[in-house]
Amino acid sequence: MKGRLSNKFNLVIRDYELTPKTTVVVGVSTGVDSMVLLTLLENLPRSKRPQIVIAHVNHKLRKQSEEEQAFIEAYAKEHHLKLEIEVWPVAKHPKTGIENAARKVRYNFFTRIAKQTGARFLFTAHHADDQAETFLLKLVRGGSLQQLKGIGARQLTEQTQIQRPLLNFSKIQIREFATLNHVKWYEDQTNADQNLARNRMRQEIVPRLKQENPQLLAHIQSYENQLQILMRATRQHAQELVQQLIEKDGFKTTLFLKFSLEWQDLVLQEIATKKLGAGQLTDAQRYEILQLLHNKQKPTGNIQISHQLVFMKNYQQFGFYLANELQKKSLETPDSMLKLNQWHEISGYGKVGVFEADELPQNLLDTSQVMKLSENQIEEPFSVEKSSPDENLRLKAGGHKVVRRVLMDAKVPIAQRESWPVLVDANHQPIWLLGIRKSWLKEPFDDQQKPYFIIWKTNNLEELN
Ligand SMILES: Nc1ncnc2c1ncn2[C@@H]1O[C@H](COP(=O)(O)OP(=O)(O)OP(=O)(O)O)[C@@H](O)[C@H]1O
Repeated sequence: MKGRLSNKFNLVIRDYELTPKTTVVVGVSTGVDSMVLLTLLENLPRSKRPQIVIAHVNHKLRKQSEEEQAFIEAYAKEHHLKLEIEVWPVAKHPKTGIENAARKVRYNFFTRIAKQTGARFLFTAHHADDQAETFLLKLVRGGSLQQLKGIGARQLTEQTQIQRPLLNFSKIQIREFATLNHVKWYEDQTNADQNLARNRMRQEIVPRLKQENPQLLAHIQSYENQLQILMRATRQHAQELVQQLIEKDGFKTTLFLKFSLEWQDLVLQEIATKKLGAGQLTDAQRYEILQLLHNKQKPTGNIQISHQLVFMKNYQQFGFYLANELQKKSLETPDSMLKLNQWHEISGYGKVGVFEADELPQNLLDTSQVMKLSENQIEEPFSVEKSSPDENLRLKAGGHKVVRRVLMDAKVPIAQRESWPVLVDANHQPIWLLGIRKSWLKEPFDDQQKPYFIIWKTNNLEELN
């Protein structure tokens, strides 16, 4: 093979560790790019030359389609290569969005053939100019950074591994190689007919930018690579954080709120993408959801995402739910969860309430005991749990005392020691072994912050001292 492209290609392809036993599917449109890719693969040194399966789609989009099909049939025969053809009948063409539909047909077909033939790779002939056009088109169109990502040199799907070994070569290099080596091809007119914006980018804008800096393609490719790495790393970390949040069929609110605002945003996007598919959550919806999650005054709330999907915050959990899942969930509010400014009965023991300063109940009898806290010390919502006798209660100056001991010292009858109620906050931080012993909290009381009053009224005061 003449020209430098061949040597460089052999270097690129080295990483794939091809052997005569490897099967690869090559998407061949009969345009210059894919014919050059095919020629390069056919001319690899014998020990590295794979079994090639040509996959061609006759899109039936123009008259030339039939000629192209006939051309590739003749080529495959002459070169003793396996060929698979998919015809996309005109009757199945949609009225709009034909380009996207054609792409779907192509990749479904490629994937099917790769599976059927046991191929390790699927090769397409995207090149550096394709990359630059795609990147610039997306940049101009606007959208998320995720979408700005251009064409990956390597793309793993569930079924196959797509490789684009020409991505670092320019159209000029590819054409030069084709001319030098007498490669035959059909001029692709699809883009000229179908995609005006891409065409303008190809014929007017990219050439102008290349005049500004001849290194344009290399620079865009470099941005693209850097972006891909960054996005992959960010996504990996966001997925790890999501794993930490999973709890039954929802996600832990309190832990989520401990992440930095930036990670909260990315984690929310990750959760939404899993449930809804990429790009389904608008910026406004994301903002609204984050506000609800941050709003301590609203321990529960719903946000309609689409007509069948709802975002729900339910005390310590949140998630995206379908209407039928939601009905079930709304019945699940734990009994032990306290509603602010309301009494909560603990049968056989007494009642407890967490009150804000201007909601304090009138006529508090002498039997009530009060613990005053500031907002920085605790995290809503509060619940009442059964204490475990072996649990430690934090005391002043870093000390601890086991609950059993605290209850014994307070002369709590043995029958009640197994499950004396303890008030905990959203982080399961024990706050008060109710009426018996207050826990020493990590944060000091701060009178600049909003105060909370926990009021406990016992049923059996005489028995406790
Ligand atoms: N009709 C076809 N049959 C087989 N392979 C094709 C066909 N059209 C395109 N391909 C493959 O896809 C590559 C990219 O083609 P093209 O640039 O026309 O598509 P695109 O729409 O810009 O890209 P993509 O389909 O990846 O979004 C080609 O180099 C070729 O490998």
